Amino acid sequence: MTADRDVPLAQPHALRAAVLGAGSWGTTFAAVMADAGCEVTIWGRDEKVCRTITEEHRNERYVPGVDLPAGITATTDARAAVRGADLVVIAIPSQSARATLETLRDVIEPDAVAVSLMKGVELGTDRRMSQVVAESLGIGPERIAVVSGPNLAKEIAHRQPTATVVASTSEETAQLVAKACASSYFRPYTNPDVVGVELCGAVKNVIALAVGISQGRGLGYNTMATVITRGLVEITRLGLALGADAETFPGLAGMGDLMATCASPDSRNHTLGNHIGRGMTLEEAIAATGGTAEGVKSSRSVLELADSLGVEMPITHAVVRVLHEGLPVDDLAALLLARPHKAEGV
Ligand SMILES: NC(=O)C1=CN([C@@H]2O[C@H](COP(=O)(O)OP(=O)(O)OC[C@H]3O[C@@H](n4cnc5c(N)ncnc54)[C@H](O)[C@@H]3O)[C@@H](O)[C@H]2O)C=CC1
Ligand SMILES: O=C(CO)COP(=O)(O)O
Repeated sequence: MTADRDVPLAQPHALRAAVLGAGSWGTTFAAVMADAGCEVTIWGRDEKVCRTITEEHRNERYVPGVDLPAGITATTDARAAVRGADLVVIAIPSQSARATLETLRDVIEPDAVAVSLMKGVELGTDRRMSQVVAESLGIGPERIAVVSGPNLAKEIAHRQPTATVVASTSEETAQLVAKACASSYFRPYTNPDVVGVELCGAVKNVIALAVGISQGRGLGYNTMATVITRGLVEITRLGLALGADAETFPGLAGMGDLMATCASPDSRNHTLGNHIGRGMTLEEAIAATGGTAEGVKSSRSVLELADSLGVEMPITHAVVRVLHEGLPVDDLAALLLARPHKAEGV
């Protein structure tokens, strides 16, 4: 039995955390950890963003209208942020993780834990983010945790309640990270199934693109429910082929995140899909959406991973064809529905 486990609310801890990424989720998760009692330093690339986080406790560019906890500081010096940190939290776009982390390999503390907040699969290697973290920082899986769940940054920045999953092969590491982010509005559950939790986070973005495209085309709730439900089936199929635990998929990181991302107009993946459905080109849709819509690139790496394992992922395939191979959006539904008859199920 390895489904999401309950974690008691933590007492404040004086853990030191470095958060890599001053974007919407990095800044918001930094606030979550500060509210849970951690000392938090954010690394960002933009001098002005870092200065306003430290001096004005605001990040108007990525989390507008939110007062951040006063103790959070930010720096453009990633090595200084990581030195001495108990937790190194990574919240940058998946495709830039390897290059960024390789430069920090020699400064991460020998017993520090790395925490991936990223929801993507690396192009070219088809690696999950915890694998990229292990390879680029040169650390073992027992020092890595993944945080994934129905966690739209904008809602959490306003301290709206939600839950999440902290996955690690080490229960001790999962508990440490869970305690470092537990608060009255943010409820972590632990789960040893790193593969399943990570795949759920990456592939739900691709499914949200499909839902967005359908909605942009004017299709309704039956279509949305069909894409979400069959999307979960294909996520599960890929996960099981990679050795994930079947119980992860109906949990918070699976169905939970799929629902949040596919339903919310704040989701960048959903929004970008919607723009495509309304007739924008991919370049126009990326520009109109802003922020990181991981599913655009990860759709290709997820499909490659599935193909290498002989796993069928028709929705992911259709998204790749529309975004990257010029398939007209009007042909998407037909591509999905004109498949040969099969029984329902995984
Ligand atoms: N925003 C959200 O609600 C959530 C996001 N995530 C995941 O967190 C990760 C980060 O997403 P967001 O913070 O939302 O993105 P964002 O677009 O808001 O911010 C991205 C940050 O990464 C930096 N960045 C961009 N390119 C970079 C590069 N080449 N090298 C180093 N840094 C770079 C940017 O300067 C910015 O600080 C993604 O994997 C996303 O899927 C996960 C859960 C919730
Ligand atoms: O992962 C998320 C919610 O859990 C955020 O989704 P988007 O990246 O599509 O905004």
